[in-house]
Formats: sequence, structure tokens, C-alpha cells
Amino acid sequence: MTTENKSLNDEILTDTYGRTISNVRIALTNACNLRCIYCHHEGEEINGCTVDNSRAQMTKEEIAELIGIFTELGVTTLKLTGGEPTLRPDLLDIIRSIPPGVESSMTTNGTLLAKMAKDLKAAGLSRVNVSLDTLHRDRYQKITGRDLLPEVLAGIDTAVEVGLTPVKLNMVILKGINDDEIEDFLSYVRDRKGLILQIIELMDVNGWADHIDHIDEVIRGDAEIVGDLEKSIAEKSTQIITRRMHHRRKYCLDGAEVEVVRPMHNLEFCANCNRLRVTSDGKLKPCLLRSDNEVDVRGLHGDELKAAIAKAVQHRSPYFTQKS
Ligand SMILES: Nc1nc2c(ncn2[C@@H]2O[C@H](COP(=O)(O)OP(=O)(O)OP(=O)(O)O)[C@@H](O)[C@H]2O)c(=O)[nH]1
Ligand code: SF4
Ligand code: SF4
Repeated sequence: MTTENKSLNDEILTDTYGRTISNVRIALTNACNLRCIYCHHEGEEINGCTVDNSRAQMTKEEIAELIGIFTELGVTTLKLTGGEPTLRPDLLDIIRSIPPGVESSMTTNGTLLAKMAKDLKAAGLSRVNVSLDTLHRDRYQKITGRDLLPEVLAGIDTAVEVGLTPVKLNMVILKGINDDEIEDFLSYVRDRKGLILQIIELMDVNGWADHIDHIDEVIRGDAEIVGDLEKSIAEKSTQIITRRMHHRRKYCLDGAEVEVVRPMHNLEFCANCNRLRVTSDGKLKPCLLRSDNEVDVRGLHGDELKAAIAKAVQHRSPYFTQKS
């Protein structure tokens, strides 16, 4: 890439707040085989908890073209998400279309991972994040609607075996449901190599939980728990690393690596947000928490696609600011 091209590309990928996109997060489908009580569907507007099949998802060719353009512009990491990305029959082709040198990871519920991990690795995927909120089978069923905890645990083991590492365990803290399991999760991570525990604060996206009584209180209570948890983890840690993305903190304590994700009302998180999302039906989504500034890229190619990306980047602004 010439110096001139690089500065032009940086210009396209840098928003008016000086945040340069380095990570693109592509939802491959809005379908999922689970029904988690807290699901935010990556900010896609979906009728209740059911999948809207009327919205055609992008084809693998469209996704490959988008990935090509983003990498040409200088994006270095890709995250594949859903819904549940392993439900896409052409997932391996999509992974194979990612250019070498781009770090690709996938966030999955892990239910199909035991069967697929080896092929995913062979296709070029670097690593996976697996949703795991509880180690109790009955609680898992209550949270996700399905009795599939053994399948997920087997999927995590296989992912580690084939080297889709580090495998991050995404644990959304749910007050009164799983907030008593932190020590068990820390032991689980310590007993195995290649795992990172990611503790996630509950988020209110697209009013997903408007039907829950006193949802504001639930979310506030949850934030307090995660805040206190982070404080006590920090006190016990031997090392604290600040990641470039969102300035998230990563803690090392007694052989367990723990990352804490606290996006709500977090000015630092938004000020250091360097990701752009793509919805499963082909819209560039400047912020997870907004749906009013998306840019449709269906039917666009080459320079038109670049112009649409530039437009979406210019629509970006930190969601939580001093004023919010
Ligand atoms: N508000 C907000 N939350 C985010 C954003 N990205 C991730 N999150 C939260 O972090 C959770 C975990 O995200 P993952 O899909 O596992 O990926 P990640 O941890 O962000 O990415 P890696 O660290 O690269 O694996 C999501 O479910 C969200 O709750 C973001 O850009 N904005
Ligand atoms: S596994 Fe993920 S996409 Fe599926 S319902 Fe749960 S949170 Fe939503
Ligand atoms: S601006 Fe903030 S809320 Fe929006 S996607 Fe980035 S980190 Fe998330």
C-alpha cells in the first residue's frame, strides 16, 4: 500500500471523533437455536424473540466482497457473529474468503462447536468466544430455553483442543441467577489451558426487556454487581492490561485471565470504540445502541461500497458522553 493510499484509507475509516475503525463485526444471520433471556440480537430489530425470515440475509459472495473492501481499507480484525453464526451452512466458505493476515474470530453459543471446531480451524478461523452464563444445567435451560449445557462444554473442550484459542467464555452477569458462580468460573478457567473469562454487564438494547418489571432497576443493580466484582478482581490481580478496544481491562489473578466488559454509561468505552457492525441483512451499523443511522450496502460494489463505508463512519459518535 502506498503512503498516499494509506492516508486516504485512514481518512475513510476515521470518524469525526478521531476513532479509527480497525475491527468489523459481521452478523451472518439473525437466526439462533437458543432464546436467551437477555439477547440483544446485535442491535438488529427483531420481532420479540423470534427470527424474522422475511429479511434476506447477505449471500456469502456479498460478505466476501465487503470483507475484501474492508481489508483493502486497512481493517485488521474481523468478528463473525449472529444470531448464531454456526447455523449458516456456508460458514466455512465465508471463513475461507477472509484474506490471510486478518485475525478472524467468531462469537457463538457453542452448541454446535464440538462438531465444527476442527473444520473451522482448518478454514482459517483464529479463535472463538463462547456464551456460557452458568455451569448448572437447570440454570442453563432457564437462561437459554434449551437443555444444551453438556454440548456447549464439549464444544469448549474441542475448541481448545484444535487451537481456536484463546477461547473466551462470555458470562453475562444476571442478578440473582448466576452472580454466585464467579468462583466456580474462575476455577473452571484455571483448571484448563487456553481459556479467558469475560464478565459482561447486562445491556438494554432496542428495549429488549421492556416487558420485565422495573427493568431500569434490574440493569442498575446488575451494573453495581459487575462494578463491585471488577473492584475485587482488580485488588487481587497481579497484572492489569488495558486493551486498545474500548480500553477494556484485562486482569490476571492466580492463573486465571479475566476481562470485564462494562459498556453501560461508560464514557471511556465509547471514546475508544473502534468497531463498525454489519447487520445480517447488509446494513452498516455505526453503533450497537442505535438503529437510526444505518447505511444499506446491498447492491453496492467497489467504489460505491467504499463511499457507503465512509458515510457510515461519519455517522459514528460515542453513544455515552458527558451529556447522556
Ligand atoms: N456497547 C457495546 N458493547 C459491546 C461492543 N462490542 C462488544 N460488546 C459487548 O461485549 C459482549 C461480548 O462481545 P463478543 O462478541 O464476545 O466480542 P468481544 O469480546 O467484544 O471481542 P473480542 O475481545 O475481540 O473477542 C457483547 O455481547 C456486548 O455485550 C460494542 O461495540 N459496544
Ligand atoms: S445464543 Fe446469542 S444470539 Fe442466540 S439467543 Fe442467546 S444471546 Fe441471542
Ligand atoms: S459507541 Fe459505545 S455503545 Fe456504541 S457501539 Fe461503540 S462502544 Fe458500543
